[in-house]
Amino acid sequence: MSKEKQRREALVYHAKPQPGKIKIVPTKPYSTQRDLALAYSPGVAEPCLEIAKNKENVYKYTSKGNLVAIISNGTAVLGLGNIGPEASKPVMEGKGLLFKIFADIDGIDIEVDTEDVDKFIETVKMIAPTFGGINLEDIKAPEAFEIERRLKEELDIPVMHDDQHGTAIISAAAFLNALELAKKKIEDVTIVVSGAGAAAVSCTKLYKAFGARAENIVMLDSKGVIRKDAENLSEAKKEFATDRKIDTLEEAMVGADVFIGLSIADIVTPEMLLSMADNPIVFAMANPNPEINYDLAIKTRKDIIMATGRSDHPNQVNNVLGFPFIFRGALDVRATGINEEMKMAAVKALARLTKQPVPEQVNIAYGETRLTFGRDYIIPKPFDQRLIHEIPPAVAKAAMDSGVARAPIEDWDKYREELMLRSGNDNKVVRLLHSRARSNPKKIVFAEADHLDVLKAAQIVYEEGIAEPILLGRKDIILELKKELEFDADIPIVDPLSDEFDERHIRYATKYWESRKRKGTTLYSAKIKMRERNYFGAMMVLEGDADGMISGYSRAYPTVVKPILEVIGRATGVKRVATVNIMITERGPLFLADTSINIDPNAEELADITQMTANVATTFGFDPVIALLSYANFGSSPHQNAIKVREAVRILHQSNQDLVVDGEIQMDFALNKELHESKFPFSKLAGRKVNTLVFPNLESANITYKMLKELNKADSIGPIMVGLRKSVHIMQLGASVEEIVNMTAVAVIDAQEREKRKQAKITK
Ligand SMILES: NC(=O)C1=CN([C@@H]2O[C@H](COP(=O)(O)OP(=O)(O)OC[C@H]3O[C@@H](n4cnc5c(N)ncnc54)[C@H](OP(=O)(O)O)[C@@H]3O)[C@@H](O)[C@H]2O)C=CC1
Ligand SMILES: CC(=O)C(=O)O
Ligand SMILES: [Mg+2]
Repeated sequence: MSKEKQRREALVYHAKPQPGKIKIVPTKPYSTQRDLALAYSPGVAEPCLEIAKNKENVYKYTSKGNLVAIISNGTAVLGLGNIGPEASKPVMEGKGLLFKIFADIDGIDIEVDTEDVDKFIETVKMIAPTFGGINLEDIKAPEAFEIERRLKEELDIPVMHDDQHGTAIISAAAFLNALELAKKKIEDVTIVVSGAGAAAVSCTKLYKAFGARAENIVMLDSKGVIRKDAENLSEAKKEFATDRKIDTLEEAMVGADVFIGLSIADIVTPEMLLSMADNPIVFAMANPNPEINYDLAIKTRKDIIMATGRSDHPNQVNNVLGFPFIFRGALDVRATGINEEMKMAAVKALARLTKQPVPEQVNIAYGETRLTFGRDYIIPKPFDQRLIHEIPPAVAKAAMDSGVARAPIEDWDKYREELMLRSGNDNKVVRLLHSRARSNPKKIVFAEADHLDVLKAAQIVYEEGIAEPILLGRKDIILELKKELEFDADIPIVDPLSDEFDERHIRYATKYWESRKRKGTTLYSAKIKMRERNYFGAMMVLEGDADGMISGYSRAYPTVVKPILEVIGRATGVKRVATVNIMITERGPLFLADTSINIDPNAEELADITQMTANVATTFGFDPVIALLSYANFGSSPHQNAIKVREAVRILHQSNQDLVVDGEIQMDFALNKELHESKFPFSKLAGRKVNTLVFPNLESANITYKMLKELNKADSIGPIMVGLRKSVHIMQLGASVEEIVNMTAVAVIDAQEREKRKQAKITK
């Protein structure tokens, strides 16, 4: 994507549909007069009085314990410099978003309009009673050092300047791992640090704590190498001033083992890299642009171990890996501060985690086949679910061991389980879906490309590398809409009504007629049919001119299903097709079936649908835990509808003993783990979190998914068609651009899976 396009996209992202990235949502009921009397006057007086009696009760009755202030004065915003408090707000809101999605912490951004250290400290102290923790952000050095030191001394809640310690923790973990790969010892390596600000000083101090030697370090600020013979050095810079009689970065880099960049973009040249020692470790962490471009660095030195602060390259060394999890651990034991022991514990936990086998979901999320500890993987990825499981407990334990925890954890298993639940509601399925599609994009026909939303979706998938679209529809309209969308990429356009495609028309019509000539189709009617987009598009897929197709945006579902079934038909050995919807809910993703095709399946059909749904869940990286739903529980009703579901479960238990499936079961027992376990301890689902729901008939499935979608505002992916001979998927009438994009990713993944199976057969 061009820089200009990226700029525009970033601005639209922040402006629409409502300005900003954060909003506040109530956590208590508020619909009745009774609710309001509790939420506000008179009921609210009771917790006020309890807190007045004992301040600690504020943690019991308010959101303080999970609320972190992200405070900046805008004096060192990323590597953009002193751009002021208002201009820092998008970054602070961004940190709030990351606190929420990674660690379920409510982060509120506060921008303070002062560069005066005393006034800043006073302001933070005065608002501190509101918060469980204070994350100081993007405040320039040397003021940042004094601000943090004094606030830590004067407040009894965790205070951390993230640019100092978050960065130090993450980079130290990556550094220790990189040294291991380079087979070098921290005591021996020579280190060049570009930058002498908040981040650089704190990182270098931590490396010293891990054994780096002062005489091996050269630090530079905006004026060049910081030398002992310089005048007016700040205390922080004095600690790292060198005896060496050198002045420039170029001189410092000769023979160096390590470069740490926490300064500004593009100050390191390929020549400087070439002058470094063997297996150089280069962490160019300035944001948004590193001290040297990643690709240039990799091209320059094959033996480099390279990291940046950016998410678009391997080895993202960015404090996003730290602050959500460090604060989570500190808040959960109500620590009075974040001390050295807690930081060290976080470093070790991060370094250790990198060397553990990487879960498949992380590979899928990043479009990798097999991430393993090595030059391109020296630090975990931010979307690694294990971070929330591993880092906060390590931090919490260190807080307890070092005596700063006011609410020690007693049951670690329960704590870990709570941590897992905290990460359940983000939209990782969508992420998985897109990354997986991007790993091997396929040619997808957009059968209704002459509709603005469909074309917009095609543009997004093209630009994001999710698919190679083929635009099917009226050519003149598509060209006009493309202009409107500034979609100038050269993409194939196929107009079934145009003469250009006569050869294909005849070929497709003949093929279609051959397969249906004994079912009343004439060659003439076949030719007429090929002028219809769904017949033509489906034939493109059948004939291998495309890998998949999506349609259904502008017509009712049954009208689109008919041609698809006629042309594509069922896969070999499959008795019926069905559809699955993935609902992104607060409790995590739920796979629902059959939402669109089989009106009243019998027991055997229900068993088939269940098995196909389980396969879909597995494809997306989830272990299916399946409830077969009914209005009754395990034999409680003699009615044939309940018996049908019971029989389907029996068939499944017999045919696939590894499948985690049970029923018949009511919805509340299926979704409520505790309820389920207490009443039906014998069930295969007892003690497990159900993620797949198979309904007894189409009505119940379809009504449920639409209700979830509308009332809960749950995002839905699907309906995903299963059982067809090719990757063809039909959206619901009027699907949104986002839904079309997701469906395209589904079609791509489906095509990838088919290709894999085909190749596996050939190699057999
Ligand atoms: N990847 C990550 O997780 C993180 C990255 N960072 C990045 O680190 C950088 C610094 O942030 P922070 O420490 O908070 O900011 P500060 O303002 O505290 O420090 C900036 C430092 O960079 C120095 N500097 C400026 N120009 C040059 C130059 N040409 N050569 C060498 N040093 C130079 C300044 O020198 P002087 O002292 O003379 O003014 C100062 O010491 C930013 O780019 C930021 O995005 C920060 C935190 C986390
Ligand atoms: C990542 C970060 O905090 C910074 O660049 O300032
Ligand atoms: Mg920062």
